[in-house]
Amino acid sequence: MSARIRQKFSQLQAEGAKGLITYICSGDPDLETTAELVLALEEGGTDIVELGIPFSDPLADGPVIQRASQRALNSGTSVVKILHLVEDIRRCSQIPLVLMGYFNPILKYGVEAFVRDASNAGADGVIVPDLPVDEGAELYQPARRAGLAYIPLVAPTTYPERVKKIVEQADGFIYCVSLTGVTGMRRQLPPGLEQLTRMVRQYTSLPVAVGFGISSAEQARHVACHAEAVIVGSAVVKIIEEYAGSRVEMLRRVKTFTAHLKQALVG
Ligand SMILES: O=P(O)(O)OC[C@@H](O)[C@@H](O)c1c[nH]c2ccccc12
Repeated sequence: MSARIRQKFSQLQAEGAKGLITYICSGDPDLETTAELVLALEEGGTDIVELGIPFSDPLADGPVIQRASQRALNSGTSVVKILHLVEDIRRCSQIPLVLMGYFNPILKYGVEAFVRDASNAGADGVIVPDLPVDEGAELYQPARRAGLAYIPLVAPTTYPERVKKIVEQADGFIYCVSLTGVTGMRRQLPPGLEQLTRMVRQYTSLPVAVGFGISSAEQARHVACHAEAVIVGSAVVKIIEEYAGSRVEMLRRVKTFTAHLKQALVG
């Protein structure tokens, strides 16, 4: 699997810290800003960046990320341009980059071509929320051959037998979804997270990351008790939306917010 992801988790373990994974949508508001946002996230202490591939019908996403996808599509973002963006980021950063996208744009690009080009560009992994485990082979095998980590999702509603199958395809880490529903900030996370991560760990020794609904340092700290990493998306995207008029302020706010989250995950 991707060495950058593996090394990151070993480093976190050695430090006794939990990882922070942040999601942004590529091309929101434009690709040039996305490159700067990745660096701001890294400076703030993000351990892994999840780069979204915008799609017109993001069925697992709540309103905040839906709007981000729309802005990104409006600015002319495409898979080809995102892969160039990854290449550009690699000129100045070694932060692990995971591409998060729905299957349709990847299929259109061509699965084999996508994993090859993504890997050559310097991406480390891929997350595809609408590819069920039974069809996972279409992507996880080519991804593995290309050296890209295939990161699957496990939901609170996933049965143990299915979890077993899902983690067999996995590489890098397992994405545990904290709740049933779409992405977006929640005041409170449902109970049962501990049972979910414990169940997943029965079948795999890969690191577990938990995402969906996390927007505060308090929530991050709580979730991190049961996981190796915490994933935050909508709360970051919201800042990008709010400060769209001033790039400098946007970058500053994103960096400060990330640092605040990361602080809750160390020591
Ligand atoms: O936005 P949230 O609730 O913080 O959740 C993370 C999430 O944004 C990110 O991982 C993601 C964005 N779009 C997705 C679609 C499916 C699964 C995960 C995602």
